[in-house]
Amino acid sequence: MIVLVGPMGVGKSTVGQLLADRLGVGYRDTDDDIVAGEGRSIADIFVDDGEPAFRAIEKRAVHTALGEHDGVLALGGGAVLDADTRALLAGQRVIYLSMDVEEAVRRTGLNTARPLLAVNPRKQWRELMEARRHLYEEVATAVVPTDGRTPEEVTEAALDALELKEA
Ligand SMILES: Nc1ncnc2c1ncn2[C@@H]1O[C@H](COP(=O)(O)OP(=O)(O)OP(=O)(O)O)[C@@H](O)[C@H]1O
Ligand SMILES: O=C(O)C1=C[C@@H](O)[C@@H](O)[C@H](O)C1
Ligand SMILES: [Mg+2]
Repeated sequence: MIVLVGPMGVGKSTVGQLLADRLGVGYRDTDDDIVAGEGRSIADIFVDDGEPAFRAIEKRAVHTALGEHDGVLALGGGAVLDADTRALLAGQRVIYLSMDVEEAVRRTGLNTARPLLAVNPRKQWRELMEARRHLYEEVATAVVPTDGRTPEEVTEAALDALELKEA
């Protein structure tokens, strides 16, 4: 299993799919699992039940996916906030896809499907990155910066970091 962590919009889905294709394995995303399992959007879960309830659902989704899947698995951007979820990642190959704040604002813009960025995205991003960077680094076995790189270049860098590339 290769697990991808990193903030919203950093390219976990895009790179995860490319990486899975390159390795000839399947791609899975716990955000998608949660939406399928709950039958409602992540934004709806946040609004209706609140973030703590979402994190509890997410923890179960990560546990299930780690047990069922063997391929590339992308986690939600905030999954690392939960100590139990972090503990589930011990012993896994975990790639942290990183980006700086300006790149984050460019990538995500004002996307209302991302409930944590609904107001003042640049300030939200700064705070989010400051609060989470050390948690991403804590669970990661490799850090792959994505700034100024295409998804294909990020995928190559991830394969290099995993030493999964021949030659
Ligand atoms: N290396 C890159 N350079 C520029 N744009 C990128 C790159 N990787 C992804 N993108 C674009 O950024 C946006 C977010 O990418 P993607 O959905 O893969 O991120 P994500 O980490 O899966 O986000 P989420 O947390 O919402 O699941 C998409 O529009 C995608 O095309
Ligand atoms: O960064 C976050 O806290 C989130 C990221 C998304 O992947 C979703 O899991 C949800 O929108 C929360
Ligand atoms: Mg995604």
